[in-house]
Amino acid sequence: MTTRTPLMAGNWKMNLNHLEAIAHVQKLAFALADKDYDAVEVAVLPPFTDLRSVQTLVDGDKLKIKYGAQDLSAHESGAYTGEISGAMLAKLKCTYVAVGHSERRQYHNESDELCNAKVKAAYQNGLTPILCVGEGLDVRKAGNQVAHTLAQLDGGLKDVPAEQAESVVIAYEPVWAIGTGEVATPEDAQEVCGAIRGRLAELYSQELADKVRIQYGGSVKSGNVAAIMAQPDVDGALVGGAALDSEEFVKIVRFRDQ
Ligand SMILES: O=C[C@H](O)COP(=O)(O)O
Repeated sequence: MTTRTPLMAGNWKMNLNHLEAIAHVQKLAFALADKDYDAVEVAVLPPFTDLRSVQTLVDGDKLKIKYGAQDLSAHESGAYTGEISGAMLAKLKCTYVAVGHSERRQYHNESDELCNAKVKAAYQNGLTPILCVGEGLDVRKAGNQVAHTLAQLDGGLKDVPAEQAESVVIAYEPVWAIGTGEVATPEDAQEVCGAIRGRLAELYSQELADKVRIQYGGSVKSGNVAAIMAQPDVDGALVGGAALDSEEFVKIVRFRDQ
């Protein structure tokens, strides 16, 4: 039987400047103990401008918190004003990078093709992509959440070889549950996360599918995390709003105590 270490990742979105980031990570580091890191992998995804400060703190204090970025360019370098390359993130020793978050898809028109190029750019630079997928309310109301989400998965992983895909993290985030207080039921989360694992088995192998961590995201809080994590195909959470409160995020990391 495969045991997957849960991954609790805080996506700060466009919140916390670099000074606030240092204070926030220090609070997390102070609260979290070795037993927490033994049970759960903990990561933060700050804004780009915070990453150097977070790196300095994590390196200097030898913290076990992992960190990464919220996006990367599909390009390696060049005349792409405003973009940040995977190589730049790797130089900052990022572990993770989110790809295709619904806010990127919605506000920046990111397509599955672009997400696919970004997944490849992440691997090209030794970063682990957290590929975000999930349906909007209209799709959910029509009952097409599984087909919609699996199409995003297929698109994001197109031509990604198994040696790379075995380390990918998939974040299932129903768009209607993001920042709305509307959390999907644990059964809703399991339905789609289970289908994602099934598709990974079809695309690659059951062995690979059993290794991949699938997170749920969308209004996760300390009060609902335990029930979601009890689902067999949910291996962590991508946490937005609740990750900005260090005490709340620590409670989410300690979901087994809730
Ligand atoms: O990346 C995180 C998700 O968008 C969830 O955000 P939320 O926890 O504020 O609903």
